[in-house]
Amino acid sequence: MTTIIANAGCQAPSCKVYVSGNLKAQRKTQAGRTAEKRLITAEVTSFSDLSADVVDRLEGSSIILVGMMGCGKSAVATAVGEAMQYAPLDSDTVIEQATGKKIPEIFAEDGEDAFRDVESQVLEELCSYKKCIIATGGGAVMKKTNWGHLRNGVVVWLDFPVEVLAARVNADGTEGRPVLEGDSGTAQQLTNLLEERRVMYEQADITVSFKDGDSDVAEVARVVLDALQERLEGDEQKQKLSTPKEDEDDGLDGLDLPTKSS
Ligand SMILES: Nc1ncnc2c1ncn2[C@@H]1O[C@H](COP(=O)(O)OP(=O)(O)OP(=O)(O)O)[C@@H](O)[C@H]1O
Ligand SMILES: O=C(O)C1=C[C@@H](O)[C@@H](O)[C@H](O)C1
Repeated sequence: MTTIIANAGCQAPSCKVYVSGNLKAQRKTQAGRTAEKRLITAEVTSFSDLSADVVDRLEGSSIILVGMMGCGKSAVATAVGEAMQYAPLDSDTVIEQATGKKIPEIFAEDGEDAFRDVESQVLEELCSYKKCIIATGGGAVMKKTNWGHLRNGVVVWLDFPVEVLAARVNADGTEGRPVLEGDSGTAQQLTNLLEERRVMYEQADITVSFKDGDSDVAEVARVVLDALQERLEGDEQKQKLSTPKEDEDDGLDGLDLPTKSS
């Protein structure tokens, strides 16, 4: 499993360093401005090259984003979808459209099991499409049957620290999040949920882990594309190594070898 630790601007070798992070530190001298322009151009070019490369390697397969609420699945699906010309889809939104109810209403009126059933039906449908990037609900990984659908695409886990998730969820408001209940506070509830779910998120094909919330959506999108490229390239190399070439000379022709017994 590929784990990419992303931390924009971090100089440690285990961290990916992004041009945007370095730019902030540049002095605004004339030379600095010229360098900044060049770097920005290079970033734009390489980002579109990166997206095009990932599109080629995926050969139409969809990307499925999994992770806790607030990790940015919907936002990142939109950003990566735009870069790759893949259709961004959000299973929570489709559930609301299909049922004509908001998620908290479904939980309150029909119960969580009913919500999970509809979620499975929606995932089955969405994951059957090609060239999509699908933001799944935070709990979608918990049903084994859902994995049969998720595995139609490349599954990417957006892994953020609980403090970052809690800050985002609290900023958006917790009213629309029926799985967060009780008085223990958002961070504690998310910690408990993540403890139950981690083992399932770890089933993803690719994990991108962030140490903090400093990376904006564009940076996260870039890390996702980087991770996809690395993984797909690695898989292609493995495939090449394990596939014997037809008519390959094994160097044994002409040798007087004993015949194999059957
Ligand atoms: N990298 C980021 N930096 C700052 N804010 C972000 C980032 N990613 C997402 N957000 C914000 O965090 C909130 C949650 O994001 P989003 O809805 O994309 O998450 P999600 O994983 O789809 O959540 P859910 O599963 O609950 O739908 C939104 O307000 C979004 O704008
Ligand atoms: O983490 C969860 O279980 C949920 C997350 C949301 O995306 C919604 O799917 C719903 O609120 C449940």
